[in-house]
Amino acid sequence: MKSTNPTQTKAWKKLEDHFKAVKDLKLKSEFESHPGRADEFTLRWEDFYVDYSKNLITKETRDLLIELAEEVGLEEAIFDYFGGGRINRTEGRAVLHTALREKNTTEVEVDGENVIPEVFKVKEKIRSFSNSVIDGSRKGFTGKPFSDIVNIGIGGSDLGPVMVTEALKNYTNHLKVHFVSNVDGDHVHETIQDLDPETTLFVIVSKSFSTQETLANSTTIRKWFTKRAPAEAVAKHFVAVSSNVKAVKEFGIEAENIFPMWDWVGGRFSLWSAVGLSIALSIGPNSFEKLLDGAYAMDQHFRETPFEKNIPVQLALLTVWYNNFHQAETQAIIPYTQYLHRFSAYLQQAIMESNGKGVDRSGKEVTYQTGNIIWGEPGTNSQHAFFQLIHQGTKLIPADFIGFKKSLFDDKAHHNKLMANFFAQTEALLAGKNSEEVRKELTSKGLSEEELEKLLPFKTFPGNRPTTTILIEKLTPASLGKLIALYEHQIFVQGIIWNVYSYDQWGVELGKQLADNILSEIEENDVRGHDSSTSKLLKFYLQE
Ligand SMILES: O=P(O)(O)OC[C@H]1O[C@](O)(CO)[C@@H](O)[C@@H]1O
Repeated sequence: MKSTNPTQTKAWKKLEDHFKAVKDLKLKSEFESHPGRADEFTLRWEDFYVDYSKNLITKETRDLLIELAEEVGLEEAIFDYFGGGRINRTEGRAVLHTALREKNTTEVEVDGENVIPEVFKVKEKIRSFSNSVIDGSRKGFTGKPFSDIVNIGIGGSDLGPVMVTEALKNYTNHLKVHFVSNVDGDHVHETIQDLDPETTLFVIVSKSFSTQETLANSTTIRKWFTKRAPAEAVAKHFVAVSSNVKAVKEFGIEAENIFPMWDWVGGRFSLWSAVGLSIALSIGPNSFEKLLDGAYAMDQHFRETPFEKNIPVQLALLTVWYNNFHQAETQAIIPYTQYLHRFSAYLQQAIMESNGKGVDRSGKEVTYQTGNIIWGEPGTNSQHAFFQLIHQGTKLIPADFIGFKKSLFDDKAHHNKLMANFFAQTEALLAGKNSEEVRKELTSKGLSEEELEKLLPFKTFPGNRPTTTILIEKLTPASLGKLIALYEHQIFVQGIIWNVYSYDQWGVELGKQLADNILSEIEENDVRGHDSSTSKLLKFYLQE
């Protein structure tokens, strides 16, 4: 994969000039003067309706952004990505979460070996294992079927499974799935205190099997379990998902209870692998497969669709436009369904751990902004929390609004209210409310001229705030798979344009190392060699 400083491309220079010309673009007048604007900037694909017309762009912006994508070699990069090229150069690995949702007739090679048969072998293991837990034929040490599952993992070994099991709660069976991630002992003790060891299955998920949090929580849980069950019962109640088979065996888990994963699947992109075991347990293997099929469909769309009609490409280009030309720092993700309440937390890891990089692919410090800050909460709750700032604050916050035509409980009255808010918010952010409109409104309420003038500046809305609407037919395993894959590919495109390695995460290492050192100092009550702030804080913590 070549290293191209995006700011040195011809397209970037053109975009800079273009930005000067359109930076004061007024969306409202663009809509008035171009009646076809909504059609021009809407993409229809399967059950997705993606309207990006409420963004601060013109056709020329789109053309130039596509030119940029072409100039940095996006097409060739996509080919490498799906083809198993070692695009994660700093770790010498391929990036093939897409192979996890491929059909078994395909061949995807890593080091000359087709990985698809192995992927399908593990899929079969996931299927038979989850079926046996769900139908009760697999039993705990006293012969009772399982009722509870505890997923022990952190980061990509937690966020994807939690987000999906929450999102697909309506598709779940009788098994109750719990998640323990934080090394905070209160998290693990709170979770296990009411569980019945006879009917609880523990799924330890750690690609490396060396993560402090996961090992500490697993050890605590195993201790809790063996106090209540004979040691040999561990084999029936603990399974692990990892690429470090040796460490898993040393922990005491039987070989047949280990679900492998591979170094070509990054943690934050791993929910499609056996890391998604708790998803398969919770919604059943058929629905898990549908999730993967949805992602597969999005993969094909991304690979085969010209950039102009390509949803992940277009949405990624918009983020570049805001991040690098409008200098927006953040992007809000607002799903209008409570089921997706962990979606932005999940995307925070996926996006920020991938593209929060300050060094380009040639090892040089970048001279432009890279990874944007992701945040958000479901609507309508967020409307009553932080929307004030999006509407009237001083910051430019491009926002993705994700909604569904149908609700799952089919309560039309509620859904209409929810969706009325969904549409109203993007309209309000676009149109704002000018002083004339406010004046009219206040006059009709009978306010005096003096009261009116005082209130006027506070009640006006500047509008012109960009949003993208992703309207999907219904929240199903398949549509969720498509949605997640959409953002995965958006991350990829951003990384190619920003010229960073999106698939490593060295930035998380330093804190881990220092925590290890500090832990020994705490345990030995011997604080040494820190800056004075850290020393004092540690001493204060250690004081009885
Ligand atoms: O699955 P593991 O190896 O325990 O890692 C958990 C998480 O830790 C990280 O390496 C970051 O600390 C993530 O990228 C990863 O998802």
